[in-house]
Amino acid sequence: MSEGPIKAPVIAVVGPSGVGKDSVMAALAARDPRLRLQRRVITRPEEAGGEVFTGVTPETFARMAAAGAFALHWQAHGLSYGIPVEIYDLRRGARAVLVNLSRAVLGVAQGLFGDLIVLSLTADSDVLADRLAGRGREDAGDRARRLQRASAPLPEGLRRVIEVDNSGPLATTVETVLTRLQPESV
Ligand SMILES: Nc1ncnc2c1ncn2[C@@H]1O[C@H](COP(=O)(O)OP(=O)(O)O)[C@@H](O)[C@H]1O
Ligand SMILES: O=P(O)(O)OC[C@H]1O[C@H](OP(=O)(O)OP(=O)(O)O)[C@H](O)[C@@H]1O
Repeated sequence: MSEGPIKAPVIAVVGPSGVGKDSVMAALAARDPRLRLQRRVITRPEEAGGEVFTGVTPETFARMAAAGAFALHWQAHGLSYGIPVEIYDLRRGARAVLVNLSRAVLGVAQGLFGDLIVLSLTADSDVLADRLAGRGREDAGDRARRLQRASAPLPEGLRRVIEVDNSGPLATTVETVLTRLQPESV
């Protein structure tokens, strides 16, 4: 079997709050271990649950950013999010590296990573509201603010975008994504 490419593509998983980004990423990695997950650093308590992430204080986050610990970082929902520079190591030998990004940083990410595939997940608006409530991580006010961002557009100029509806079962989404990645040679 051949070794993976030196720099596997980065798959940026994006979409509105509650659409299923973290669930789809975890299910894809479980289907194919060469689809690696990049853990994020977030100024959120780790007890909040959901995705596996590194929770830090705003002070620690600022120190890490100043020390060059992040390939990319941004703010949203009153939180700071960072993608550790370890993502460059993870790309070696992987089939692809999956990472949950803000739609707002995709242009920067494409410039930074070069080989970027955007996996844009969608779901019907009533499904989004139900899933956010079901996840139970945010209070009602925070959920309403997240739903207001649901229709944020993707930036112009993205070279490779795969849009997949995750309104149905997770297993269906995973199969669709894997099929759609094949013509992309991933
Ligand atoms: N295809 C799906 N079918 C049913 N429930 C789902 C599906 N995808 C995600 N969920 C559930 O919806 C909620 C939000 O999913 P999550 O992965 O946290 O979304 P996001 O990371 O996009 O905010 C979670 O409770 C998750 O278990
Ligand atoms: O600019 P947007 O595309 O709207 O994205 C804003 C933020 O929302 C998501 O965060 P997070 O995973 O913490 O929230 P979510 O699980 O509710 O989507 C995403 O990873 C971004 O950090």
